[in-house]
Amino acid sequence: MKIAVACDHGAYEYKEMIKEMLLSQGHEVVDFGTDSTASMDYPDTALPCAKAVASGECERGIVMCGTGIGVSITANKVKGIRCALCSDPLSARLTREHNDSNMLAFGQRIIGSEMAKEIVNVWLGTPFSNGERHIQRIRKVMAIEEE
Ligand SMILES: O=C(CO)[C@H](O)[C@H](O)[C@H](O)COP(=O)(O)O
Repeated sequence: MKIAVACDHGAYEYKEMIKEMLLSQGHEVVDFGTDSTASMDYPDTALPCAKAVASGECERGIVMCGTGIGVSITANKVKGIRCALCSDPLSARLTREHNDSNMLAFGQRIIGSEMAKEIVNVWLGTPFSNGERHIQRIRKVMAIEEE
């Protein structure tokens, strides 16, 4: 899978860790930065990352910051993005099954490194359920983008 990743300074270590895990699993990774722990503004990396997913350049996107909140807010501003902020594997599974989320967010200051890897693996490994009720709800969410 071709996966876009991005972070701010608050999650640089996790971005590097997740990137390494994804590469070791055979995924292709497009890294939108940031490239150090120097303070920066999360929209500067989360936005291009989300645009790469929305355009189809990347199939999925994973964004990280201190809490995961700033990057998820940013990603969800982009038309076509359904970015789920997850701190546990059950939410990661359900957001794939119910929301067909195409981006995942989490926070380095919130969850441990093993939990972060588990969440990514569950999220990547869970297909959309294709349930009619979920499709109907996703269509309603997407219709908001046309208002
Ligand atoms: O957007 C956030 C808060 O929801 C992220 O956690 C950022 O990483 C955080 O705001 C960065 O904070 P800092 O004090 O500038 O390191």
